[in-house]
Amino acid sequence: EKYVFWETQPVTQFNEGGEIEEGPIAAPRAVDDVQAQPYCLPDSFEWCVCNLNEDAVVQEVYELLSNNYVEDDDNMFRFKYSASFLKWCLLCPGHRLEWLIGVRVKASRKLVGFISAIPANIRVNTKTVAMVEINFLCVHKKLRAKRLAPVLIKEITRRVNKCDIWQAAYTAGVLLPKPVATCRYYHRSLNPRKLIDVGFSRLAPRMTMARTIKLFKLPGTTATPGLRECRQDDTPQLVELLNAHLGLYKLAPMFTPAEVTHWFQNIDGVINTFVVESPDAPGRVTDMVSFYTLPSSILGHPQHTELKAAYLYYTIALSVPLRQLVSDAMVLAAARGYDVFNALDLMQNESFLRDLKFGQGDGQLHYYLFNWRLAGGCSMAPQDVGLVLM
Ligand SMILES: CCCCCCCCCCCCCC(=O)CSCCNC(=O)CCNC(=O)[C@H](O)C(C)(C)COP(=O)(O)OP(=O)(O)OC[C@H]1O[C@@H](n2cnc3c(N)ncnc32)[C@H](O)[C@@H]1OP(=O)(O)O
Ligand SMILES: CCOC(=O)c1cnc2ccc(OC)cc2c1SCCC#N
Repeated sequence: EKYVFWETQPVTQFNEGGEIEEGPIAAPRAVDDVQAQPYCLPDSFEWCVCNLNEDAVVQEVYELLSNNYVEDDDNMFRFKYSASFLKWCLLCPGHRLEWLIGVRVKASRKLVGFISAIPANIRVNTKTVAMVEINFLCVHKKLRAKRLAPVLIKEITRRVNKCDIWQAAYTAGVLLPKPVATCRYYHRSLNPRKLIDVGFSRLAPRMTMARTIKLFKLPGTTATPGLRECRQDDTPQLVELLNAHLGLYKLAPMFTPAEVTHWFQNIDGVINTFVVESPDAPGRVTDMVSFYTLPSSILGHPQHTELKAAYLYYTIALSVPLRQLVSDAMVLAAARGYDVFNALDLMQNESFLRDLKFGQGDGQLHYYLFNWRLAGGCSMAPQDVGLVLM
């Protein structure tokens, strides 16, 4: 029996025809109709709020995820979000601590489960909806296949509904009812020797290691005049540029100034944002490129333990080609010792992937909306997606 839990949820099911009307799937409910009691956990477990303002708690969430979060299909890597990254990502403008939900073992207090929600205004085609973005769903490896995930999902839904929010956006590598879009990962080697050592990449036929290193070598300096680190006082221009640019896509966030300041700052090893302030027009920001840092544990390798990966975030290319902006971001990442630069094939990323020597990954990233039906029940193409979740 497939999707026993997901068939009970207000999500588009695989077997349903294409409803014409775009919008909520479940009948509207009042906050007071949402059950006040938390969902029941099995006896030996209890709910907790993970207050990431407390470093000890950040450490517990960091350790749970570092040891139990997402691995690739070949178990070569496991995501290893840093403690600083988790604080940046989850203590964002409008965050609610009660949306940072943990499950602990009553006896030992050990953190064995987690799920998070952060607020976001998401436009779907012509409608902007107050939603949450769900992320970091994790159950300890020793507690898998006990149907804990549906309980975590129902509990975060209850707490979000209690705040009069009825929609969510989330991504996953696994297929669930029912993707609104499916993107692919692309990888650009910055340190080919390491990627070959760990077995992710292989020497191409008739290519030596020396020749391969030369092939992926990047310039030592960036090419775009006026490229500089983003500053907080760039926020007003960035809000305009971002919201205008994201209007090109069918699924995209609407950023407030506070959100732009937060999401497009510089915290080394977490988030890096660069803008182009053209020398001909001092003070005017014309372009932007950003990437976030998400290391991974390299599983079971004698010599390498960690992969330093950069992930392309949002870009705005108005005065220079997107390819040049992304190339400069990779130059900066390579200079800072990153092993690989990753990008999804959403927005206009398809335009530079080949030229900049990205290779297609074998992973897919499905985009989902909770309690929102697309017109005609159809999905959108990757280039229609303007939403990047961490
Ligand atoms: C209005 C507000 C709404 C808010 C909520 C919106 C919805 C948010 C939804 C969440 C979005 C998260 C986004 C996100 O965090 C980014 S995707 C990353 C998810 N996390 C991981 O993959 C970490 C490693 N894996 C685990 O920790 C466990 O395997 C998890 C916890 C994934 C499942 O634990 P388990 O011990 O392996 O399994 P059971 O407890 O026995 O449960 C089995 C049921 O869980 C369904 N399942 C499996 N993986 C799923 C996934 N990634 N999303 C949703 N559902 C998932 C599965 O289809 C089955 O249901 P079915 O019987 O119907 O098939
Ligand atoms: C070298 C290219 O692969 C990755 O960067 C990487 C790293 N860690 C992971 C951990 C879990 C994982 O589970 C799907 C995948 C990876 C991947 S490939 C997909 C992410 C991207 N880009």
